[in-house]
Amino acid sequence: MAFYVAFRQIIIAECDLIYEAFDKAATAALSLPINIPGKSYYQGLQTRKNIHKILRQIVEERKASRKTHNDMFAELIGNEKSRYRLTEEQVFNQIFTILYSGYETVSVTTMMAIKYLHDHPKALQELKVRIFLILLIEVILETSSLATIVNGLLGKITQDVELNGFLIPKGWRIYVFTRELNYDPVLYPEPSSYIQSLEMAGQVLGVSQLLLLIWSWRRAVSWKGTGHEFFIPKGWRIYVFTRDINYDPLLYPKPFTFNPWRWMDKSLESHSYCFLFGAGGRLCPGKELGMVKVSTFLHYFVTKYRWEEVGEVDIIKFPRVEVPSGLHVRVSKH
Ligand code: HEM
Repeated sequence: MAFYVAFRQIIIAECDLIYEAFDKAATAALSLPINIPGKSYYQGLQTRKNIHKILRQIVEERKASRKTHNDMFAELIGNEKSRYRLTEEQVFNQIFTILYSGYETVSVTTMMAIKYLHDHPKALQELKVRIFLILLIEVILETSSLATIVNGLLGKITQDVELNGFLIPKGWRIYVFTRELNYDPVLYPEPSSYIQSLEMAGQVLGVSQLLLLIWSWRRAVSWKGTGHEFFIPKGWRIYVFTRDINYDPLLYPKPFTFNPWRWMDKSLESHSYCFLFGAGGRLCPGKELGMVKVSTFLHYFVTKYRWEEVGEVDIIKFPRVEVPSGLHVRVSKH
């Protein structure tokens, strides 16, 4: 459903052509970049090529038919006079980005909200009786935080940054991991410490040193930290694990308890540590649209139906939130 809603804003007529191909690419997006046949990353790149092929075919068919299309794709492809004209490759990449960003975030948030509301009848009851839109937004924010729908943010270091004794060199691409690595109390006895998280990164980077042997023709840079020195090859993309932002009990008391009421404190959403929709210049441009989509579905679903879960629900949260065998619910009308 989320895919069709997202897709119809972009390419109205040819929705079905692309759906199946796209789903495979979304799965590959968070895989290890091992580009050999059989691996998810490889399959993802192949799928991307296929999608580009389909988009090219759509362009040809549209040109041949001379029919006007009132959608984003037509706007991007057809705007020949604009000085911001993009190449075909850039247009396809834009389409892919918007679809990818706006599809899984919305569908997984919706699914997890249904799950949490099912497990917390008090919140569900209040959602039905209270001024609807207000608690809905809070349910969505709490769901995004508790399930950590987007678990980190990509960035590029524009100047050398020193963080608690660690130097992150200019030019590095980093992934700021905004959720917990896992719940292991041995790794994270005091979850709100930056230093522990960075030392954790040090352990991961230690493993990278071994891999460095394979990649050693590239120039290495040095990672200096308190008591650590690691060599990282130029051009590597790395994860920097910062602290467990969403699950830090100092920032969000009882972080593992579904508590949409905490978001009634409106200042929480604008705190510098709230990364649910990213931050700064790269803040999610689809935030409001995403909220509207999830709220519209939840509004109708909660007011018109009741539901109960069927069977076991096995939720995986790393590297992405998913329920491999599906969240099965039996739905009946109120
Ligand atoms: C509940 C729904 C959503 C959530 C939780 C969400 C979350 C996020 C987050 C955390 C980022 C920042 C990623 C980073 O910095 O690496 C982001 C970026 C982005 N989002 Fe969303 N998003 C949602 C819905 C949408 C929708 C509906 C669209 C578009 C139709 C969208 C389009 C984008 C785009 C294009 C970016 C990249 C912005 C940039 O890098 O400049 N998102 N989103």
